[in-house]
Amino acid sequence: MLMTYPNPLQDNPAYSVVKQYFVHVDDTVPQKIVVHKDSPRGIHFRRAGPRQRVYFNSDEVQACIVTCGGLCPGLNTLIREIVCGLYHMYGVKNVVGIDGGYRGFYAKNTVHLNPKVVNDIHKRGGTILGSSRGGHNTSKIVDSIQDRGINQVYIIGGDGTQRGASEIRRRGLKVSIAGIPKTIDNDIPVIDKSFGFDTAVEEAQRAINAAHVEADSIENGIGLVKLMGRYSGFIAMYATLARRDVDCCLIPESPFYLEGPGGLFEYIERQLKENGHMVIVIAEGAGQELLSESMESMTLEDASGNKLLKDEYFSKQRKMSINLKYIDPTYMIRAIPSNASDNVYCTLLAQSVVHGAMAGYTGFTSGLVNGRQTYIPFNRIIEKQNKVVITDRMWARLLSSTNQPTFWSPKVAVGDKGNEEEPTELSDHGIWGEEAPHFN
Ligand SMILES: Nc1ncnc2c1ncn2[C@@H]1O[C@H](COP(=O)(O)OP(=O)(O)O)[C@@H](O)[C@H]1O
Ligand SMILES: O=P(O)(O)OC[C@H]1O[C@](O)(COP(=O)(O)O)[C@@H](O)[C@@H]1O
Ligand SMILES: [Mg+2]
Repeated sequence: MLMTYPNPLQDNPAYSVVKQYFVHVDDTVPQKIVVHKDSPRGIHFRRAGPRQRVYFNSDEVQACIVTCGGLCPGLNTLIREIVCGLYHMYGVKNVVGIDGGYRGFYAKNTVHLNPKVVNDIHKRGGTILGSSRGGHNTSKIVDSIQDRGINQVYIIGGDGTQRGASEIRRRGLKVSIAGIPKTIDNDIPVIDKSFGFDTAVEEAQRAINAAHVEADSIENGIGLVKLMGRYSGFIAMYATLARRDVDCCLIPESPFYLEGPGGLFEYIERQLKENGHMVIVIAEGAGQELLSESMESMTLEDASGNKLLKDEYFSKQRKMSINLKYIDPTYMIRAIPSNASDNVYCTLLAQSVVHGAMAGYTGFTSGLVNGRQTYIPFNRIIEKQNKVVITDRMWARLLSSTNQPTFWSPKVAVGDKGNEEEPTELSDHGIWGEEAPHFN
């Protein structure tokens, strides 16, 4: 039997006011909240939160934090809140940052982190630890974790990062490997939404506003805004829904075509004739197939959108001149600090992940499911990508708000609806050691 300790939070004056502060180890949160009364209750996740007994003696914790993949508003808030959570809730003083993503484990020195060092970082965009894409060497990371005596690893990153985390975890270290899912595109499954997404949608409003002002001030003005979303169009969809003055939103999930009846060009022509201007929001992955058809060879160029709106089509074929104002705010959006709501969200994510690691769990990410903080096993996060379902009500709301054509026949998409039932099951992440306290 491994040693456990009373949770030091029980003596913390700030939290002593809470009537039932500790979460029961068997509390779960259902993935599906709306179910038919006779159907199975589906997958459940462990509810996140402080446990009555913890696995680590605070003095023995040696924690590290790493940020990987593309930037996202909120990374610094998470770093701050993990450090402060460990320090103030559990009295953990040994926390280091890994410099420059996964490769920093073996290619760079670590950075010492304490509440003083991270005090103001949530007001800045980016990540104070730096990040990286591209491959890494798992064995070298595992060696580095062991050499440094690290026993808690906090990994903040997207699908690629969590796949890497899952590999590190499979090496069987006696270490808590805990993830926080990061994606500005909101394309990680299971969770309600990802941190930074709200901030991105809010910041996108400024670009759409500029596109509208520009388009409205000139004859046949088209304001075209490119937003992030290589495979999932959530930012474009929510930014469009929020603005109410976008005439067309194009996302990767919804195929469209340019010429002919019901096509994009016909819609643009009609809008310009009726209103004199229009605003289009395009997610960067939208219309990829059109680009590759129209180019001699497939290239990795961005779908910047203005290629699709070649002036010649309107001037030569339709005898109409258009004024295209193209705005690409993508990196400006990604580089800002998180807004108020994302800051609070990041705080909860960070505290949840700290409670989970202290309780001895491993191989999990913290995440919001149906409004509750949960622990989700890595495999649930990495097995698929979250996408806008164009047969759902949200996309219908968007179509109704922009009045754009659907560009597809309903028959094509009906088959998309996944309706498979999952039996009632507790979806559990791995355990820290064979004898971890909650699984005896
Ligand atoms: N399939 C994978 N398996 C293991 N590790 C991966 C995988 N994909 C990416 N990684 C690691 O995760 C890091 C970040 O991944 P990347 O895909 O660039 O960003 P994100 O985590 O935002 O998806 C990479 O630098 C790489 O070391
Ligand atoms: O230029 P980079 O760093 O490759 O990042 C751009 C890409 O990152 C993404 O935002 C996806 O990153 P996330 O992991 O945050 O979802 C894409 O939509 C975008 O094309
Ligand atoms: Mg990715």
